Amino acid sequence: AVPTKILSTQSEGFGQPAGLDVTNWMDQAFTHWQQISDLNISSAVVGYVGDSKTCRQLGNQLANLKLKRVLIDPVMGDRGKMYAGFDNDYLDSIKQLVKFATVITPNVTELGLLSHVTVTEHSDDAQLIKAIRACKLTATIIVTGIKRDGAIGSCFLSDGKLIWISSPLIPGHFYGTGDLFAALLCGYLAFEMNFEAAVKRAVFGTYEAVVQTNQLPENERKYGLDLTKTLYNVARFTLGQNREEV
Ligand SMILES: Nc1ncnc2c1ncn2[C@@H]1O[C@H](COP(=O)(O)OP(=O)(O)O)[C@@H](O)[C@H]1O
Ligand SMILES: Cc1ncc(COP(=O)(O)O)c(C=O)c1O
Repeated sequence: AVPTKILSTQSEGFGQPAGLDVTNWMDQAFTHWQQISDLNISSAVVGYVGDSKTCRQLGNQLANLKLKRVLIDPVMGDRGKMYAGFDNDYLDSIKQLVKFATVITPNVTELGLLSHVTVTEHSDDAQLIKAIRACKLTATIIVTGIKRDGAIGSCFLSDGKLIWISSPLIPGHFYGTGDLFAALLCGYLAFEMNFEAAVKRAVFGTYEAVVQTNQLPENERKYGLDLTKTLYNVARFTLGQNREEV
């Protein structure tokens, strides 16, 4: 795990978090790992980065590592707005960073920022395809939080068609769903599963966490998702894949 910044809380719902810069430590950690001859890293998941300098630093390190899979969640905003503290300079840095990705997982707000095409969670296929293409990226783009017919899900382009994988929509806003979805997707892809199957599992695992979290009082949601059931099912899947070791 590479913390890119230590924050006292997440950035929504608690005012301004206290932050600790760890950029010096980051370079030292990457250098150390490269000295360990039997440490072979094949995948990376990048989430909230926080500032432009760290984006550039991560980009340089990802270029050095030459990984098989780099999933970047271009965390910049939600519900039509950039998160507090981010600006156009940060958007430019994220645009540079996502060039190192093999997969990116923007929500619709982030897809709009990356593509300069206006999209909403209710956009139709044609509009989403236009925005995905306008990003001009080699990475597979999977757009999260697309709502249709009482369901919510993620979509991606396959052979020129938009595939949408969904679950029931639980009313209300839940924090950390994008992070969980990205982590699950990268984990399942690391099992060499085909993309659509990995997305299905990631959508379902996120849904399970939202269902669990929805049982808590609403003012506790900002503390994050209840991952208990999702992690239980991830562990069962992993044990099943390594049957001889059970
Ligand atoms: N209210 C919800 N009910 C069910 N699933 C949800 C809900 N909110 C998010 N999800 C799932 O989590 C995924 C990522 O959520 P999203 O809100 O788009 O991410 P972000 O947190 O990055 O904005 C969605 O594509 C969906 O599968
Ligand atoms: C520190 C941090 N990480 C990640 C996120 C992204 O969260 P989500 O998974 O809801 O997109 C946020 C958003 O507020 C955040 O503050």
